Amino acid sequence: MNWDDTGTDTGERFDDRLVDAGADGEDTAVEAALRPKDLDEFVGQEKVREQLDLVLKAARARGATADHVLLSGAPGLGKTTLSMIIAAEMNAPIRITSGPAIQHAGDLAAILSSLQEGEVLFLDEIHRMSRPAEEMLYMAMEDFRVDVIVGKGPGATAIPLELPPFTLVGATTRAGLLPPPLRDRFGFTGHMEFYAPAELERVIHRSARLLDVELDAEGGAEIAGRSRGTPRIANRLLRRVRDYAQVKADGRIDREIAAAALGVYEVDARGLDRLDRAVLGALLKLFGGGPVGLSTLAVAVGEERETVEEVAEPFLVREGLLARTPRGRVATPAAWAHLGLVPPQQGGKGQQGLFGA
Ligand SMILES: Nc1ncnc2c1ncn2[C@@H]1O[C@H](COP(=O)(O)OP(=O)(O)OP(=O)(O)O)[C@@H](O)[C@H]1O
Repeated sequence: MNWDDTGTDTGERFDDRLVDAGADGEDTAVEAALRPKDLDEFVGQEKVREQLDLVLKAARARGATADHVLLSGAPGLGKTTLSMIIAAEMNAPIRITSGPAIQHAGDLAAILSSLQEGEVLFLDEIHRMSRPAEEMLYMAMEDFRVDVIVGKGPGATAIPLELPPFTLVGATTRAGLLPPPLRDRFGFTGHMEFYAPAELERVIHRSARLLDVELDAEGGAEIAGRSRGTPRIANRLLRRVRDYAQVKADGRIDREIAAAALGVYEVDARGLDRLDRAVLGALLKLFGGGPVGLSTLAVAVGEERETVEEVAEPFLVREGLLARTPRGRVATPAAWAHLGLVPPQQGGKGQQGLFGA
């Protein structure tokens, strides 16, 4: 069971979300073309950029391999892009892999032993690596050496293998999940923040130029405001708006076209999509704004607990529309305003908002 804005069961699922910050197949192909190639082109993240610039310049001046770098932050904020920039700035090749792809220490040994001197190894979702691989990584990061275990049981022997110096760039959405011994082995940790609307506008205008799309300032602002602080979402919305502009108009994007296009895709002025609004709508209309338990809320929107908790809530909390309290989920005054409803304590109209529609 699913609900639309008016609390009606639509029977649809909420997959394939346009505002999902994770990559999909289409993203990865277009993203390659839209990726900034150096630190100057990389928009925003001033602090991380400035610090990283120093780390890389100093390493270059010493003729040394750059220190290991840990990048933390939500999906789609530019961790992969930054790792590629690190490699480019160090004039080094890059190898890209991810924690879930390395389940055995042997997988990691095979990658490490084939690295060239100075190569950048980008390990996405580093917090999802297996324990034995993680322990092998400690020694590799610190001493550029691994012990390869040959054989099994009492006859097993450890053969030390020297590695060329390399730079590990680890990326994680949850730096807090990394065991301290791993975290401590990074020489530099950069935390990526969500982007301000003005920064997203710069990302969008840059992408529009690369995609050869005519976009005016107001159109850019309209898309930026719905992009949830995330460049990946901004680029995806731009592409959908471009489709609309081509089919319904003359290809040019202004505020009106951007708003109409994103209306078609049900991404509202604040970047909420149908799932977000369904969660918020249920909380307001069925439970008077809460507090209500997560499980009850999930049943009300016909979704898994995890989907509500991990997919919808983080953005609603970040936007100040929903609060997680010990007594349950509670809507904020901004949530009532956003859905155009009146809180029940403010008079009779609220009851209409609560149980009507
Ligand atoms: N600072 C930036 N300036 C311009 N474009 C950016 C910036 N950061 C990210 N992008 C664009 O956003 C898209 C997603 O970036 P990227 O793949 O680096 O994110 P990510 O943090 O690695 O995501 P994930 O963790 O999901 O892999 C790319 O198309 C990239 O071009």
